[in-house]
Amino acid sequence: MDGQRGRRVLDTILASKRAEIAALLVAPPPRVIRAPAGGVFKALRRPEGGALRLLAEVKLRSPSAGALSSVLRPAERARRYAEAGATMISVLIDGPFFGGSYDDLAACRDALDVAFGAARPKLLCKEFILDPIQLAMAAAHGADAALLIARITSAEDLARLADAARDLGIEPFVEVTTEEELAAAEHARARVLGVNARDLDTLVMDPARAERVLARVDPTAARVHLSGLASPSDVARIAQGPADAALVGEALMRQDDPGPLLAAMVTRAAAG
Ligand SMILES: O=P(O)(O)OC[C@@H](O)[C@@H](O)c1c[nH]c2ccccc12
Repeated sequence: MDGQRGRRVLDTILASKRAEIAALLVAPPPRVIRAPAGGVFKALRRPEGGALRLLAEVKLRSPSAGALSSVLRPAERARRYAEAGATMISVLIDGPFFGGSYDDLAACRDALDVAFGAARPKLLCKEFILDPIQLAMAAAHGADAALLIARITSAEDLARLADAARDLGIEPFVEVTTEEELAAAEHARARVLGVNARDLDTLVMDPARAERVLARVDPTAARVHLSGLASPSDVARIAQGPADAALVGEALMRQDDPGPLLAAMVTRAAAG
């Protein structure tokens, strides 16, 4: 995918997000509140000598992949991810570009509460967050953590949004691609850090850059590899490095039943 197109996609997403935020700010607040669970950092930390943790993503489509499987409703897919051993489930919220919604997040949370109770995987709200109102929406709809993308905010706004998340009991999960963004994440006192192997501006995959940046993350943080993992052997390769966890989206979303592929990935995450 060429860089020009990626830049246009990100700019278009952010413009649509600003319009959504304006609407959220004047809409009545959500009536049901689902309390966050806490324990996100611990769920993502890899035990000494133990298995890489796996995060599985609910994403109906993406600008880079196009349409993905919609055979399973998000809540049923989240249940299968949990059964196959995901320690966290990421739910895309953005509608126009990724086919998601806050209602999808709430449906996943309610289904996981019923099926697994306190042993349920944690939930990550995956959205392009620019304003605290989106964090309030994430909390109301059942998120335990919220993605904060360093690329799309100033370092000061990132720190403010991270504080706002913590005030709501939500763990800020800060996504970076470069050393500069890593410095901003550190300034925001993030202890859960995702390094995206796909550059959001260019949509180009750069696993070598991701490996380099991940190696520079404070080893006492929860270090998460994001994007581009297609097979159990890709997971085994990440498990050999310093990452605590890895997130898999598209590969699972290409499966009408993601259970067998995720289970195979979980097996290789342990073997390293
Ligand atoms: O589908 P992949 O290549 O497995 O990647 C998942 C995830 O990392 C990706 O969906 C993602 C990472 N950061 C984001 C920010 C917004 C939307 C999506 C993303």
